[in-house]
Amino acid sequence: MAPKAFIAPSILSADFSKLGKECSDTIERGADWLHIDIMDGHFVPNITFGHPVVTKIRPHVGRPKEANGKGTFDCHMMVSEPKVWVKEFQKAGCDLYCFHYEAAIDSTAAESAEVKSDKKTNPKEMIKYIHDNGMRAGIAIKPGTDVDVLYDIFDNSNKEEVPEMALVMTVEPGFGGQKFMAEMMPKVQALRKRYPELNIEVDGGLSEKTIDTAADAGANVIVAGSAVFGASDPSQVIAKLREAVDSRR
Ligand SMILES: O=C(CO)[C@@H](O)[C@H](O)COP(=O)(O)O
Repeated sequence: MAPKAFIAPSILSADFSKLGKECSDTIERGADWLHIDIMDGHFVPNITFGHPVVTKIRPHVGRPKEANGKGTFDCHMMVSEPKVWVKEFQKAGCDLYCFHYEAAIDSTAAESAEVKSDKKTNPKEMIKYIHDNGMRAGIAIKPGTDVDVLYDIFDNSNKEEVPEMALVMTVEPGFGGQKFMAEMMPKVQALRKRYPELNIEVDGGLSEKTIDTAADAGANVIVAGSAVFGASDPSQVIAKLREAVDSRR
């Protein structure tokens, strides 16, 4: 059976002037996780915030009691050097560190005394490094990246190098409020067929209008920014997103 729904509102669409309260309210309104978009202005043409802000919002949301539990901080690292930030995000309270495949294969991580990274990283090394630092790992692919690059990563028999989640971007990363790309659904279908129990996240343009398409394809981790934070009744939107996924199990 496909895994249950996890609804992860993207705080990119929250009111940043009262971010702590926005986070705690969203969990109280029924969200499972918070999706925290980290953008460096290099991997994507936008900047959000870094680990100091995550540190500040962590006390507003209780730590999850189990893996994937309520209050999970799902940090989506839209950054060119994902390895550099692993330790800082773990200290800040991140539970699930999701990096981009495209960044891990290109990255020339800056040498730093703390990270002692090689100049180049790669997805398997990144995943192990995230696990070694006490977090679960996710791997994200942009719309232009073929899904089959992930097979080698998820088929690996060395569990330390296998991530706990795949994120299929359904918009070009960088901004909230974009149109859902239904043409990404074959990627989700292919992943669900091959990995029935995998947490498969979709991100970008998810709403009450597009959730059926994503749920039919097999997505179970649903990121929604503007649809939740722009709603007059966010609880109702969260409940509808959940129902769409769980009714297909
Ligand atoms: O990662 C991103 C954008 O790069 C997303 O998490 C967006 O923040 C989703 O926003 P909506 O499309 O749901 O408004």
